[in-house]
Amino acid sequence: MSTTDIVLNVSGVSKRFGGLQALSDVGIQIRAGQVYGLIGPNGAGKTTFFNVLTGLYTPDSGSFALGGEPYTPQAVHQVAKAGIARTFQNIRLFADMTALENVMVGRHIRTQSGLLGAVLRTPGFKAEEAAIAKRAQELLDYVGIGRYAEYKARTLSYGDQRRLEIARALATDPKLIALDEPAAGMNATEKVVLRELIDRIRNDGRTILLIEHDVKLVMGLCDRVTVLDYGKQIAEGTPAEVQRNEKVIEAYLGAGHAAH
Ligand SMILES: Nc1ncnc2c1ncn2[C@@H]1O[C@H](COP(=O)(O)OP(=O)(O)OP(=O)(O)O)[C@@H](O)[C@H]1O
Repeated sequence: MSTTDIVLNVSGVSKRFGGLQALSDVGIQIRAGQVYGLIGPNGAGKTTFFNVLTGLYTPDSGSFALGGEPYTPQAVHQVAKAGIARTFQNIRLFADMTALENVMVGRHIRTQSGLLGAVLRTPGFKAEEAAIAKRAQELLDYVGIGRYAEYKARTLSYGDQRRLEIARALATDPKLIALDEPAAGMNATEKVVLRELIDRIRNDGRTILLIEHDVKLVMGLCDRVTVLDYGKQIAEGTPAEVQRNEKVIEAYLGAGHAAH
């Protein structure tokens, strides 16, 4: 594989909060079409890494390239424009908008007419809106909640809200989709469906970064995994490699977790 296959290249990321070194010199490379997992015990720095990558925190050091171009994580909508779409650990939907409208919002960052077209309701704007609605419906169908298009987001089940977040992320046509604990709060059946969905998204050529507490899900799904512990990268490799890494076993057992 050549370097052009690398969708995300991050190196030397450090972030300190007061006296706490939340990230120390962390680097990852994600290749096109991979599901890349970021795991580690509570407080390991996973969310901080995500927040740095998506512009919510400014790193103390670090360099980033997205699709071979230098990338500086800044304001959230600029991050989306640059090509990273993320979901949140605590679901962030527009609760009183319909499922369809939520996905349409995601799509709007890729459209031309802009605010003035929307206010004037120009013919170009109307045609574009119809195209966006059609694409949004396709994405709802794709994640398996097409029948709820007209339901308000807050009326959907927890698992369906997570799928709606993924549809909204896909709507931006991202180079990289970053999923922040997508299985959190899901029951076993919902997790199976989620796993199938992430698999399908990868098979359709997308590239995914996944933070997840459910080690079984990560190990079953990811092509490569980085393990963080106290802000340090203690292992990187295939699931099979990291699973038998002594430092990883120690970090999980030491923190009272079972790496099952
Ligand atoms: N905004 C902040 N201010 C101060 N400390 C923070 C801040 N955000 C995170 N931290 C600290 O940085 C460390 C790493 O936290 P982080 O949330 O990144 O870990 P995590 O691996 O995502 O944990 P979890 O699995 O519990 O979500 C923790 O000790 C946390 O308390």
